[in-house]
Amino acid sequence: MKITKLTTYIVPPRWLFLKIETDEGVTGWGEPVVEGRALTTEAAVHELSDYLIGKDPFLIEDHWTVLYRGGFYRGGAIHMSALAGIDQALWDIKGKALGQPVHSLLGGQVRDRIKVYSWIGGDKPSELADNARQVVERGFKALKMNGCAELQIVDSNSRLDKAVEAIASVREAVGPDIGIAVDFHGRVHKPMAKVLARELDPYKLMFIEEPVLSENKEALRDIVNHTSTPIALGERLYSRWDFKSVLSDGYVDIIQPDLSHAGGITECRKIAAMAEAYDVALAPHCPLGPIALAACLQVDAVSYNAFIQEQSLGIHYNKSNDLLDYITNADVFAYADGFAAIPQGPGLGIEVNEDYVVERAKEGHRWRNPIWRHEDGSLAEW
Ligand SMILES: O=C(O)[C@@H](O)[C@H](O)[C@H](O)CO
Ligand SMILES: [Mg+2]
Repeated sequence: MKITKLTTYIVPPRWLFLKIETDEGVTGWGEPVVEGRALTTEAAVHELSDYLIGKDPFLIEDHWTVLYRGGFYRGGAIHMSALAGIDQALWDIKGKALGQPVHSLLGGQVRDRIKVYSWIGGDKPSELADNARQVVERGFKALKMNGCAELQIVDSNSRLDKAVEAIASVREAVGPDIGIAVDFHGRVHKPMAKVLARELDPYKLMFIEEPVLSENKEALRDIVNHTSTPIALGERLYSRWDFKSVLSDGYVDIIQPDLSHAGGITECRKIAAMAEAYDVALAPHCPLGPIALAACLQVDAVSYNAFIQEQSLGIHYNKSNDLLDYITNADVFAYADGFAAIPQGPGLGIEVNEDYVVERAKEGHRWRNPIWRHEDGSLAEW
């Protein structure tokens, strides 16, 4: 079998899909995207495709190695996301050609289902509490919320109190048994992160995510001295090499590699295995589309340390069910009792609705994240 063609589709709300075709009619799908940089990632995919045309799609490990090491310059969000989408599509092809789900080719599933969490939004504590209750009524056992609006590097007690109040109202609304994750989104700096983390201890959070930016990860040494809440990060780390000091430093309890950012299934499987050796849990990041989610579930299936999966069905980014519109077997993502089943179809286990993809690609998107400012006019991290 030979790879014949790579086609990309920029589709709403903010995604990029990739189709890889072969001379035997087997087609694979991947989702190589960086949120807000879809066009740049698309260009990188096409640059990498020069090597792939005419190659045997089954040699995934060798292609990954060539596309990673063979270009001399390597790593970072764009390159590793382009490579991630290609890798997902190659696994999809291999699974479909062999009539096996990807997790079967990776050694076989170690779990039947994986817990999922839903995002909640809201400006006021009462809105957040209402939204949290709704999510629990829909069967979710865990949720994630943003931790705080624009906190400046050193900020006021009243703004810190507001952040704590919002989280307190969600805990009160859902009771003690629902997992609450709080995403600081890297928008809190070390001087406030340690104070806020300590203040949040009584609410027994499932985890605090990106308490500081991954590039300031040495600050975690201080933060973990102020809290017993598990610390999660990793959505902005892109390879084994990016994760190795996070693991050896020992301050992080949960890693969140993104299957569409960190080199795909091949690389995230290895990152998960590295984490397992440090007794660190896996919670793949996925505020993306159906192909990325399907890829996550394949890795969750075979990674002993996976415990929860992010997913963007019906949350703030895609108000309608955009994610399900792109596939014809939407039931593959049906959640029951707060868990998603492991897909059992061949390849990634999803059937992409190609006509719909082509139609929506005519519209495309130019999604950009918002730009926020502090009250003094300086930029606030989103
Ligand atoms: O954990 C999350 O899902 C968020 O931090 C998103 O990754 C971020 O808003 C960029 O898409
Ligand atoms: Mg996050």
